Amino acid sequence: MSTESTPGDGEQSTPRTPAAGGSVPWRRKGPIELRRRQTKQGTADQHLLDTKGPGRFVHTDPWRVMRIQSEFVEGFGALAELGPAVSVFGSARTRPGTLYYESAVAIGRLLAEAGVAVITGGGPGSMEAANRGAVEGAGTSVGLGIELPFETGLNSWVDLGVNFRYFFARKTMFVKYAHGFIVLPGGLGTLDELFEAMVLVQTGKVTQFPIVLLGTEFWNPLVDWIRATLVGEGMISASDLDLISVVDSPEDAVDRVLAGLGTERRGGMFGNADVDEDDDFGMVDGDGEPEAGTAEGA
Ligand SMILES: C/C(=C\CNc1ncnc2c1ncn2[C@@H]1O[C@H](COP(=O)(O)O)[C@@H](O)[C@H]1O)CO
Repeated sequence: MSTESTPGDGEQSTPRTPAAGGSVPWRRKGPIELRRRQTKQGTADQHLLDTKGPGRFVHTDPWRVMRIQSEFVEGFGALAELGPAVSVFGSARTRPGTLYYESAVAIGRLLAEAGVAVITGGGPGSMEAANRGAVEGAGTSVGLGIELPFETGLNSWVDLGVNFRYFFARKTMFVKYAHGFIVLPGGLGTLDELFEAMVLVQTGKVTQFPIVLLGTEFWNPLVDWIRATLVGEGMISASDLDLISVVDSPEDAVDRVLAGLGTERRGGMFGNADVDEDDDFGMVDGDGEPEAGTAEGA
């Protein structure tokens, strides 16, 4: 994968000086701005995963563990008091005015109105749309950003943002702090997040975790393939298909995810007026310890 980006790609903009030329490889990382050959240093994930051989481990990987650890500590610290939340996934490429983008806005707003925080990947497209809906619904809008070679930064509708270098640390947060997933149409990133959640539920690492897909036309061919091939060839059980439901409207998506949590969209357990300060939302035992089998206790 290329580590290059060019000004004008929709990246963070920077003035083009005559000396910089028209279109040169370009990156910005905090106060540091890099051009041409300097951009080729790659991301932290690349350094960890892309380098083979023993030299890397002996000299630098032990130190990288400290950085990875700090991502978990900072993520846990930032999100610990979030309350009920749903993670919303979907394509980074959808545009305002399209069905999927506007559906994500509606989902974000409905969740916010139900008193449920919205967690996204903090990027553009359907992530931005869900964050936007959460803000419009006067709710909590969370973005878990990821350092990418083609960095886009957190979208402007994120109110609580955490930036990660490592995908695996970030993915832990999506599950640990959400009570369910809503998945809009998307590409590889969205499929990765969907299948990770399905495996965690299938293997009992998380319980009571509704996964709702929006868009029957988009998702049904995949569900049909899963039924025909994965169930058909005995790779999964027929009951594993019960892990997901597919709907067509934002209202149904939110109703379904909240129903899976034992609540309702309006006036339910998570509605602002009805929040019971002592309610642990099924996440801890009476002794305050994480319940076995929940994301907390996994
Ligand atoms: C591709 C573009 C920007 C990428 N920026 C992203 N920022 C944050 N999170 C991202 C980004 N790209 C993918 N993700 C994660 O994967 C899911 C979407 O990926 P998909 O392949 O588009 O389905 C999303 O839920 C994120 O968690 C500029 O166009």
